[in-house]
Amino acid sequence: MTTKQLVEQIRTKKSFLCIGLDVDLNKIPQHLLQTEDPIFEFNKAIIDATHDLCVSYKPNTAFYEAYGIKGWQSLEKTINYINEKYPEIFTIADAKRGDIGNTSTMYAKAFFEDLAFDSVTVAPYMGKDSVEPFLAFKNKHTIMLALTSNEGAFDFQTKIVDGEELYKKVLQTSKSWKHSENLMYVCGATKAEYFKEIRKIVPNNFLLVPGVGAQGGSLKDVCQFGLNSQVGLLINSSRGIIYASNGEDFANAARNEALILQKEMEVILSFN
Ligand SMILES: O=C(O)c1cc(=O)[nH]c(=O)n1[C@@H]1O[C@H](COP(=O)(O)O)[C@@H](O)[C@H]1O
Repeated sequence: MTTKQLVEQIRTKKSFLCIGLDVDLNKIPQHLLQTEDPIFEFNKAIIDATHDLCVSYKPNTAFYEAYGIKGWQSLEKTINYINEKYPEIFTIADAKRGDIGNTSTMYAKAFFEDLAFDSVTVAPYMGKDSVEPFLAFKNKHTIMLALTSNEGAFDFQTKIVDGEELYKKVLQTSKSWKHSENLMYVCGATKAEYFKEIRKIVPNNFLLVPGVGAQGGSLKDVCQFGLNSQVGLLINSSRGIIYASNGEDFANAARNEALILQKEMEVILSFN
């Protein structure tokens, strides 16, 4: 999917919501456990109930890998279902990969070709030659960790390196990489006070912003400096939406939570 198509979808749906499909068998409604593929059945119901309110789904692969080959098959069925039934949706494989070049190419093939995701998350720690293999894929997007939502972000990301905070160096340096136009960045909603500085370095790129909902980040605070002329934000919430209820009404309850965020976004977009 091109960035232009993503922006068009955001404008049409009046939403820049990304719903995280982080499926934990201990948290989903018990009646689904009797089905052949509880993870897929759960995702299918959530997707059918929310696809008009969000522009993106982000399965975190950990929640599938934890269930072995069956989990991987559920992930494959989920991405195929979205691509076939709702092809306008921007899909994110949250896998946080990155390795030496030839290995990164294989990771990229896994998520862009075998599983036809639009994007994948990567870690910047191994540098340019670990990320460029992902960037080489046309109309695919590589979402690199910049300033993460967790407490441990302060262990390294805000430390001063060569006179500036490391996350700023990551943002600045990555702009010189081949096909850097295919880069998006992860910036946590719990770090809203940093968005002004982030936007000075990357005014045009999309930012994937997790941390709204269960982690306590504020949509409004992020939007104050995070928005750009193309909207430029994908706000993710996972647990806050998909586990709104663990009863028979779970899909409807998820829809209600998604609707609350979408309505807030509609108001914000009406001023931008
Ligand atoms: O890359 C991510 O998506 C990510 C980066 C980050 O800094 N913080 C973060 O929470 N995430 C992911 O975003 C999702 C957040 O889930 P909730 O806290 O349940 O909304 C999880 O899949 C996390 O792994």
